[in-house]
Amino acid sequence: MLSPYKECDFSPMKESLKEDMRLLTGRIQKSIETLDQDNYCMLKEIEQIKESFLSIESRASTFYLNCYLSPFTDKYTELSISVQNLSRRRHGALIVIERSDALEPIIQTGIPIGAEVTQSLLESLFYPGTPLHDGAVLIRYNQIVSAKNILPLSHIIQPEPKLGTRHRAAIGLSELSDAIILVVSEETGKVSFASKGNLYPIVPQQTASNQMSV
Ligand SMILES: Nc1ncnc2c1ncn2[C@@H]1O[C@H](COP(=O)(O)OP(=O)(O)OP(=O)(O)O)[C@@H](O)[C@H]1O
Repeated sequence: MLSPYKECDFSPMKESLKEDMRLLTGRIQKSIETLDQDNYCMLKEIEQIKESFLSIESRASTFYLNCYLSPFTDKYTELSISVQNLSRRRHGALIVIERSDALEPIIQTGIPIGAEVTQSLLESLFYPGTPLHDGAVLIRYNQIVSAKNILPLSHIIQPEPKLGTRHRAAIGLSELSDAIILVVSEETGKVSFASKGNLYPIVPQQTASNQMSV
């Protein structure tokens, strides 16, 4: 397998983020200057600044995730649409994408599946109450290898908010391997991914293609 870092050229995205951050800095500076004006209400401005931050975060996380995954699977689109749908329905999910490190020695293997990754199969596997919905789905290249896998939990104490076991399992596997683990929270619908012991939010953005994006 190729290294994802060789595949991705981060510089155009970084340039574009720098430009957006400069614009945002200018905007915040202007807001500070107008703050002392009588009768000036900043609420609208704060809302717009928050939206700009979210847009920057959203674009960056989509870019990184795509870079990390695309050398190892052609199914980024299927994965992204599935997690958005699971998120909207508040169906909890844990999806492991294997990269260079073999995962079977690290995880407790569940039920073999051996089918091509499709949006409908992924969403069905996490349908609440169905026999395979608990645990993690393992994806290798373009195949769903297995479901109901048990991942090692992270024992590192995370700063608040306290994380439940689904999120700790995602972080735990990412501490021991180079896998990328997508998590959909059943409680909040929030989507995140774990990589190298960190959990990163994926901020949804309404796009025409309905793809996962920051
Ligand atoms: N070690 C593990 N390996 C794989 N899946 C796990 C593991 N631990 C928990 N899970 C999954 O997470 C579910 C429980 O999630 P829990 O509510 O404890 O965590 P959470 O991080 O708060 O997630 P959510 O935000 O979805 O509620 C279990 O039913 C199971 O499907």
